[in-house]
Amino acid sequence: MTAVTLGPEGTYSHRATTAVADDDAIDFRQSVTSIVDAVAGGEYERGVIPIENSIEGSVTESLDALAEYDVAVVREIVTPIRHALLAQGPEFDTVASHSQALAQCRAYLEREYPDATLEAVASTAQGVEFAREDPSVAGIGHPANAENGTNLEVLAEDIQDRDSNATRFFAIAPADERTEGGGKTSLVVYPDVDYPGLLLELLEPFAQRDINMARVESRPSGQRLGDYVFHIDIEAGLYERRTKEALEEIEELAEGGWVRRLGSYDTEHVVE
Ligand SMILES: O=C(O)C(=O)C[C@]1(C(=O)O)C=C[C@@H](O)C=C1
Repeated sequence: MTAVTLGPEGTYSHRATTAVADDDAIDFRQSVTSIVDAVAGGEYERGVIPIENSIEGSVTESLDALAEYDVAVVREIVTPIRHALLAQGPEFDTVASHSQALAQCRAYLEREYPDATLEAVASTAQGVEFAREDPSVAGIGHPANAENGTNLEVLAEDIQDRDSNATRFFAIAPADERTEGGGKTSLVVYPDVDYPGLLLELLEPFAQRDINMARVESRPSGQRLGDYVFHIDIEAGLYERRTKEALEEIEELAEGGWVRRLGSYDTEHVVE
């Protein structure tokens, strides 16, 4: 199984990807959109992208790519995120990391390094690479990035603002691998209409069938201001009759727009 994820080597996405592919079959890209594009085009059998963090919320680039490209979600991987501060020594003036990681450590950075310049880069491991090249830069990432003979010190561990920091990733596959089996389902709904009570009507078909919703998130459609695409996760499989019936109703409500079934899948919790 060949897989592609956010690089370089050592990102949290890389760690999550080892749940679906062997380490020597994992390639790296610099952005979530290019990963989804590569999987949609059939270049890889799997891609792994971050979706949501327990402190910072949605990874909006991932949601937008799932609305734009036709891919299947085949697994959800949840992993704890424990950040370390890595640098060549304590004398640095810039902290470089993924914007999500900088945000997850906001209180720590304000308290310990109020004068440091914060630089958002493509991934945590990219920030760590900059720290490896430049003594004036510290990176925030997984502490294992300082192992194996690198010139980096772990200056502090567990610097995220909450102990329970965790990120959900989706394993995606080309659209023809979409399945109806699994305990959860992800949908993207674009109703292309706007009237009082629309969102309530879109959610009622689930409530009426006792289907628990795990998440609902709106993203701008990009068509006009105030026009939204809804990302909905439910705790039921597409194979279930109640899900099929609920989706028939939702499709009627969204007949001027579209409803995309990203697929049904199970969740895996990866420790570390
Ligand atoms: O930069 C990384 O290491 C990533 O894998 C990306 C990412 C994210 O986008 O949320 C993944 C997990 C952490 O929440 C921080 C960053």
